[in-house]
Amino acid sequence: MKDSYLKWFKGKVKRAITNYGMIEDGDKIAVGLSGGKDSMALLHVLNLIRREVPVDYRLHAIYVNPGWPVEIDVMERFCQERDVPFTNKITDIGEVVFYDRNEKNPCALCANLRRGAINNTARDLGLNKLALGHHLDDAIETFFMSLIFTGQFRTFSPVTFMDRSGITLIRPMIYLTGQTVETFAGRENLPVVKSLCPVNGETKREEMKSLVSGLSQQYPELRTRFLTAFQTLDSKNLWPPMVRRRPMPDL
Ligand SMILES: Nc1ncnc2c1ncn2[C@@H]1O[C@H](COP(=O)(O)OP(=O)(O)OP(=O)(O)O)[C@@H](O)[C@H]1O
Repeated sequence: MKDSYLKWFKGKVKRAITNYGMIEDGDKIAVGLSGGKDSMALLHVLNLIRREVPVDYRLHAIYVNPGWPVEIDVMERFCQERDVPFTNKITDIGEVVFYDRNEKNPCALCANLRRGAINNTARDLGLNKLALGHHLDDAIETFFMSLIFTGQFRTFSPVTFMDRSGITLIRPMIYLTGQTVETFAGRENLPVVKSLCPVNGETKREEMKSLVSGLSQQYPELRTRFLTAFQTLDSKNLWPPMVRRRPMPDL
């Protein structure tokens, strides 16, 4: 029973990797490890798959340490047990976000600084790809955030090449829901490190999480429908660009 879930889960990750050409022979992949269930599950599954596919790739876990206390030893041991090198990148992001700038909306700045730090660290380590633990729920929540707060139809892509760092960002768990990742982490007994972020659980993203979970109680196929929509989006089904921005003088 355990094995069939594991096989199913690995199958979804392999399919996303194949469908979007995420991993190639010789890739050196940084895995963004936050200590949370999603990134722990990601590192675990990428390590298991590594032994089963004819593609030769290496993994290197990176934790961007915002400067607050965290159970580093748990993450370190987790990587050691899998023979995956681990880098604890200590930064002053926490101080910059919460004290220097005293941001009202600290999450966006924190995410930006973290992104920069992880990219630079990966590049300095000679790695060419960066895997993040985003899943389907994250993509749907991002879609709603963009729609509700900025009036755009957009979400992140399974694969993105970043010009500045020359690193390709990949999201191998994109076909899986948050619930299935959580179940996987539980079944595989993966340790989880508590986040000590001061705004944990009080963000706009949390609002979007409740929105998606409320909607999917009413419409149980919502997440699958979103996945289909992301994969088959046709701009012809939306409004065409305006022919003229200003009315003609006689209109
Ligand atoms: N401090 C960090 N250091 C390295 N990678 C990180 C860090 N924070 C987040 N990430 C990466 O970015 C992904 C998305 O980050 P987010 O903050 O949305 O976390 P999350 O969805 O709660 O995931 P997790 O359960 O892994 O914490 C994570 O899955 C992880 O791969």
